Amino acid sequence: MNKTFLAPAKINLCLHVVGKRPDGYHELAMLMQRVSLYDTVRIALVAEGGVRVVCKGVDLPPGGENIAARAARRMLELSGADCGVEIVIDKAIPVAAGLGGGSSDAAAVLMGLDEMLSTALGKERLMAEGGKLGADVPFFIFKEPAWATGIGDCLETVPSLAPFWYVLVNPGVAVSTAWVYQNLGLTSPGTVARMPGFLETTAGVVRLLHNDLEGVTIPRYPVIASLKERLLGLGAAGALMSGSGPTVFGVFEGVEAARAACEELATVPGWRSFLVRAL
Ligand SMILES: C[C@](O)(CO)[C@H](O)COP(=O)(O)OP(=O)(O)OC[C@H]1O[C@@H](n2ccc(N)nc2=O)[C@H](O)[C@@H]1O
Ligand SMILES: Nc1ncnc2c1ncn2[C@@H]1O[C@H](COP(=O)(O)OP(=O)(O)OP(=O)(O)O)[C@@H](O)[C@H]1O
Repeated sequence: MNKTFLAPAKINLCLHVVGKRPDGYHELAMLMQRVSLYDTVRIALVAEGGVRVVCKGVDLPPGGENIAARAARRMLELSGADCGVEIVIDKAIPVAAGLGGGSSDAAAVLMGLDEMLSTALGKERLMAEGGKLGADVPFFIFKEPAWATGIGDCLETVPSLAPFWYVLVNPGVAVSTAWVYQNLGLTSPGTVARMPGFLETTAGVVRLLHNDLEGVTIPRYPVIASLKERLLGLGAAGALMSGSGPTVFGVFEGVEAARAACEELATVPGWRSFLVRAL
């Protein structure tokens, strides 16, 4: 049996660091949204035991295990199934980009194998299993725009978030999330941000745009500040770095201006741009 699943990217419309736990993880308050840029994850159940993953379209740095393989191994364990799993991932989401690509692949494998192996674990349990693989994974199983607290794994639905167009621009450098958090000096206890209201209008969302991690990533990669400037110059109502970076998104009300900006930024050597819609 084999099936294909789409694994979308995410952006963080705001990311406030509100504390640090004894284990080194940071407590956050974030607004997260999935967007229409997808990895394609093909999963096959095969007779030969074990898990094999092939990633097409990108060279993942050697040494680390693919997070999708860890997800599959866990599902085999939980199901007790007497088979193996082969996964082929077509990467469209830039890697180590602040777009949650690996986490989304892992979530797709958890949900996909839950269906294919008939484990019927349910959303809550799958989110809990996802949280053991990475802080962003539960969000991709939650599948709705979310107000995320805890380490990013306590999720509440955000009502009435307008479906904007976004232009994502990636400057072609890879940023390590662990490095960013390690270099975040928490000088004072963060203020506990609350779920924002007024999300139906562009102005409301633009007012919200804020990412505490920019303070670490931008000084190391100043190109991110240029990306923001370029997006604003091309008509974005607001622009922000997503997650730990370096990808920047611009918020657009109309698709025409967004498409024009996306095409213009794609001409810059080394940059990749994507016109996406909020999911
Ligand atoms: C930047 C974001 O993408 C925003 O959505 C997430 O906070 C990162 O989520 P993620 O990549 O799934 O994170 P994990 O794979 O669990 O952890 C990567 C590294 O980031 C750090 N980390 C992650 C999440 C968090 N709330 N605090 C942290 O300090 C951890 O030290 C870890 O070494
Ligand atoms: N399936 C995968 N796709 C992408 N990266 C993977 C995958 N499996 C393991 N990795 C490793 O995970 C690291 C982070 O990749 P990813 O693309 O998920 O980062 P990110 O978008 O910055 O994530 P986040 O926004 O959650 O911090 C990469 O350096 C890569 O080596």
